[in-house]
Amino acid sequence: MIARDTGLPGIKVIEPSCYEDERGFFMESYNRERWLRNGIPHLFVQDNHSLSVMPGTLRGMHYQLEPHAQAKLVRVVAGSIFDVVVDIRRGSPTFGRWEGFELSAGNKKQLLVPQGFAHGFITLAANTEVLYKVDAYYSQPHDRGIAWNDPDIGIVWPLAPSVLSAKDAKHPLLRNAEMNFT
Ligand SMILES: Cc1cn([C@H]2C[C@H](O)[C@@H](COP(=O)(O)OP(=O)(O)O[C@H]3O[C@H](C)C(=O)[C@H](O)[C@H]3O)O2)c(=O)[nH]c1=O
Repeated sequence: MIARDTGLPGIKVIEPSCYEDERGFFMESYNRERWLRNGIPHLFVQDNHSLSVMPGTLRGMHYQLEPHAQAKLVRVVAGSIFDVVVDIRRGSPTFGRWEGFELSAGNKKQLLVPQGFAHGFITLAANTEVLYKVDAYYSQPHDRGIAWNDPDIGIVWPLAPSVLSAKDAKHPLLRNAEMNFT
């Protein structure tokens, strides 16, 4: 298992050890002790699973307000995504900065998204399934989002979204968003 830091402090890319043989492969997709040793001490309390049928499905950019902010450990088990994080901690030197990563069933990469980041993705293949662990329970009253196409953030998506929920089509710009992260 390899865990690498990225250009955004706190964001990590994890590559689990994968054991291939003539049958296929086996990997430990999560091991608390090993992930803890690699800087991921989070106590995850909920597993999420989404299927996006169409390529170009964009889900994001989401976060939950304190005290229900979530760290996320994201991976793809079918298809492929361009996964994006935005630092939304007003006190952060990288406030408003974004970074994107390709996660796929093929590369088996995982992304750790700490609390204080907005998270979203666009699918690069049909029937893409995303699994992710979160360290705080879903709280609809604390669920928030920022616009996927906020010009002040300037996310460069690899393709235009073909599918977007009504909710994701009307999130505010970062400068108008409600946030309470320090
Ligand atoms: C997130 C969530 C949603 N729901 C219910 C609420 C809605 O009735 C339905 C769909 O929710 P939503 O449209 O918010 O799902 P996504 O657009 O995939 O949202 C996710 O997309 C991006 C990529 C994220 O990082 C977030 O974890 C999450 O917000 O599932 C639940 O019951 N529990 C949950 O934890």
